[in-house]
Amino acid sequence: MQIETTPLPGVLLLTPRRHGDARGFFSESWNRKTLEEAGVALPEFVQDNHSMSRAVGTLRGLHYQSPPMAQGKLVRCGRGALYDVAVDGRRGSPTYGRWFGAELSFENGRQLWVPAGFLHGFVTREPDTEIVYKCTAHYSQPHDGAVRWDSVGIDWGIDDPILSDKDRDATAFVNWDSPFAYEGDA
Ligand SMILES: Cc1cn([C@H]2C[C@H](O)[C@@H](COP(=O)(O)OP(=O)(O)O[C@H]3O[C@@H](C)C(=O)[C@@H](O)[C@H]3O)O2)c(=O)[nH]c1=O
Repeated sequence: MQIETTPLPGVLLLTPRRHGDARGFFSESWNRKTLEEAGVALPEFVQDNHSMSRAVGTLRGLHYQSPPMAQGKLVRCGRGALYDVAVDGRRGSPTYGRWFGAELSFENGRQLWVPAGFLHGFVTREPDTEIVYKCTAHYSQPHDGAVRWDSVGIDWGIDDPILSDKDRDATAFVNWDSPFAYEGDA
């Protein structure tokens, strides 16, 4: 397992080892013990999510759930390729409003750890792209929120993405009343 820090303290890039052979590969996509031995203690996961987006340029985000249902997410790409983004949404954080993005693909097997208090979104780079992610809190529709994808200055590499109605109508970051307070980095 390769573990890389990012310019946003708390956000991590993880690359599990792949054991290749004539059949293909085998990989432990999540192993609590391996991570703990490497000094990374993530919260407990209670829900796994899986979505597929047909068209290249489909953008989902920027999403969050408010406390007490805030979610940390461990994100990977099951098929295809996507650009995954975390935005620090914690009021008072030294990196409030800053974002970090990484290309996650089936090919590179990389994972992004997006802690609670960060907005999350992604855009697909290939058709029929699948995203798979583990969450630290259950889905709660009343706590679900969205911030406009184009209001944070993220370089998505695309100008006219395919959006849900909810994401098209989302609040701009500058008008967003963040429910998250900075309590130090994880
Ligand atoms: C997120 C979620 C949605 N749903 C339902 C609600 C709705 O009917 C349908 C589609 O929901 P959405 O449009 O919110 O799906 P989507 O736009 O894919 O939302 C996801 O986007 C990424 C970026 C995230 O970070 C996730 O946490 C989540 O917010 O699925 C669940 O039943 N459970 C869930 O955990």
